[in-house]
Amino acid sequence: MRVILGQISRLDEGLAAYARQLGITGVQFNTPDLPTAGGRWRYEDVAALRGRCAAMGLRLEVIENLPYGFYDDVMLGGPRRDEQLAAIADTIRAIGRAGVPILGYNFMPTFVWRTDLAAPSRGGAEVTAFDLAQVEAGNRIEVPHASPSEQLSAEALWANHDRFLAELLPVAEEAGVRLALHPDDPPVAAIGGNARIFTSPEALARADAASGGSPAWGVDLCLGTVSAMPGGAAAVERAIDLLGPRGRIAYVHFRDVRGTVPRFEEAFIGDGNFDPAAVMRQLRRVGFDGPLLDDHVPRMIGDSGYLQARAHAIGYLQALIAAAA
Ligand SMILES: O=C(O)C(=O)C[C@H](O)[C@H](O)CO
Repeated sequence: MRVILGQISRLDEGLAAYARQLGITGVQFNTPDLPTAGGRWRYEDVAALRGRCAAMGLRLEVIENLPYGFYDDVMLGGPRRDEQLAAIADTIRAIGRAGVPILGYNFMPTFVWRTDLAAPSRGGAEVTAFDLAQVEAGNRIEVPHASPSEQLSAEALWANHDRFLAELLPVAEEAGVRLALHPDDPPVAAIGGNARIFTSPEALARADAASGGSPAWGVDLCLGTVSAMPGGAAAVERAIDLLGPRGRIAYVHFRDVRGTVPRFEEAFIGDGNFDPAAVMRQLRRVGFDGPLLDDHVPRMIGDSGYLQARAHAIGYLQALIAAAA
């Protein structure tokens, strides 16, 4: 297991030096700023991104999230679905040819949702929070797209995800890319009448079954999202037990929350629902040996760029990995 620098969309020498000084050798980009002509990423652009990371001493280990406009009709079963599936296949081939091993994805038509971006946390730090009773007031996260006009049922979303896997897993297998599903955050049954389906450890196991055991599928195990599921720490333990022993965890978002749906708030590592040391030992026990990242961190005093909070989380995770060895 190794900690990588994550949730960046650009990398400059300063941030690369910060990562190297933290002893980090890998990075995860979330929706990298690449040309999107034709609803696809080109090999040349992905290869150039990987080359820029390598020139700064960092390995591009994960790209997480295609632009929403690349696959909205794939999620919704819209008229451009086939065209988008063909373009995503090209993008997966480009990612594989460029030597990037993992493409994270989510299947949330209404994306990540928060009702508060500055909830008070330990020592006056600020964290994001979700309260189902407040969703009518809108999403506080600036979502890179409009919510879908039509309301999608859970059955329809499952069927659309099955089609996504059926069409793209063979391409990913040939390209040497692993598609890694992020659970639905928040893990509630629906928001604004739109279903959310990857909301329990059993739902993630159902997606695994739908993958047919393909080596090109896995889970981006976001522990904070799973911890927000009913059961909290027990849901985290269950998800790792269901997915870990058969190697279905591709990488990990190692963060936590306080509380569970319908209302939770994000938290410093060690200040949330689960015991991070016990979870790291469980990941080791089930044989997970991949990258993990801190994902979301609180906003600490004077830390507008979150670098202090990320350094705290990264150091914490590195120590847990060493202790679990
Ligand atoms: O919601 C989370 O936990 C996330 O990590 C949000 C990220 O944007 C993730 O890529 C959603 O797929």
